[in-house]
Amino acid sequence: MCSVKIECVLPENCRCGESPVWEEATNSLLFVDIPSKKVCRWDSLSKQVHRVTVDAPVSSVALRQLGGYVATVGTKFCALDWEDQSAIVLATIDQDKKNNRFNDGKVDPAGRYFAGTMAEETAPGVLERHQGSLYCLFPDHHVEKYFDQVDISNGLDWSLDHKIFYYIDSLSYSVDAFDYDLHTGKISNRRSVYKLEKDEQIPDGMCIDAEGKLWVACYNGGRVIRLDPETGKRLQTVKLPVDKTTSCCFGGKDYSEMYVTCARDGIGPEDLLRQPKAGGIFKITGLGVKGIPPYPFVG
Ligand SMILES: O=C(O)[C@H](O)[C@@H](O)[C@H](O)[C@H](O)CO
Ligand SMILES: [Zn+2]
Repeated sequence: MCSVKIECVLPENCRCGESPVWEEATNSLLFVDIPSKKVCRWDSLSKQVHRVTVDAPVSSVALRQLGGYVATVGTKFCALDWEDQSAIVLATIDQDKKNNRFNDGKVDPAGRYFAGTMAEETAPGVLERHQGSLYCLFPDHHVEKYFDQVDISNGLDWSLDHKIFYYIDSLSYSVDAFDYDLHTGKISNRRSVYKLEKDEQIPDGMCIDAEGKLWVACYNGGRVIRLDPETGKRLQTVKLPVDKTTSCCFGGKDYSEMYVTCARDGIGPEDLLRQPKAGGIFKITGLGVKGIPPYPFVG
């Protein structure tokens, strides 16, 4: 048995931390704070954080093969230049839905950037239903819409053989799978692979490990859970000292550590005394399983 250790490595007080991504080249963790409109990069060696502020809520960030990053900012797919702190718009979506913004996003194994939208919340979990869609930004910068009627677009990752796309619409309390065609980026045959139990609360961000099992951050559940998508069984629960765990990724040496983001917004003053590290970045070690490197956007 390995002993699991949980540590807050950065007391960032994120209002809504999300989209953790490990950048091996700089030994850094990238993440966003959505309502603060910030993309952050924490250097795990120097422990320094660099923050770039953009002009709208930023909901996901990903590596870019050309250098710099790509991010979903408001209703735009953008390219981020870290040195001059500029954001260039690559594509705009949901132009008919003024109250929408992007939410979680991730790059597929062929270098396409998948990201979904949602209506802006008036409070955590409170929003106009069915306003979101799932989109994909292709390397040539054209965008395709895959489906609509989404409440809170989240999750997302791909199976190790690239034949399955895993996805979460948070308010469905389900982790879903689609058949995936890596050559075209097309998805089909949606089904549920896991339904959350009541105390697991709301499924949010997700990542796959090197054994093909899924890790899901449970918003309000204060935990990450490890699922076997083939049997539909939960294999492990790791509880954190904060309730609003939002997303997770593997990083560190050989991707042997897990990083977890969380939110501070929506926690009352009394609860904050119980979870003073809410909004921090957490590192979990001793899981005994590794992750895989993130895919860069190739456009
Ligand atoms: O980051 C997200 O996925 C949403 O933007 C957040 O607002 C929360 O996770 C949501 O409130 C959970 O219900
Ligand atoms: Zn999320």
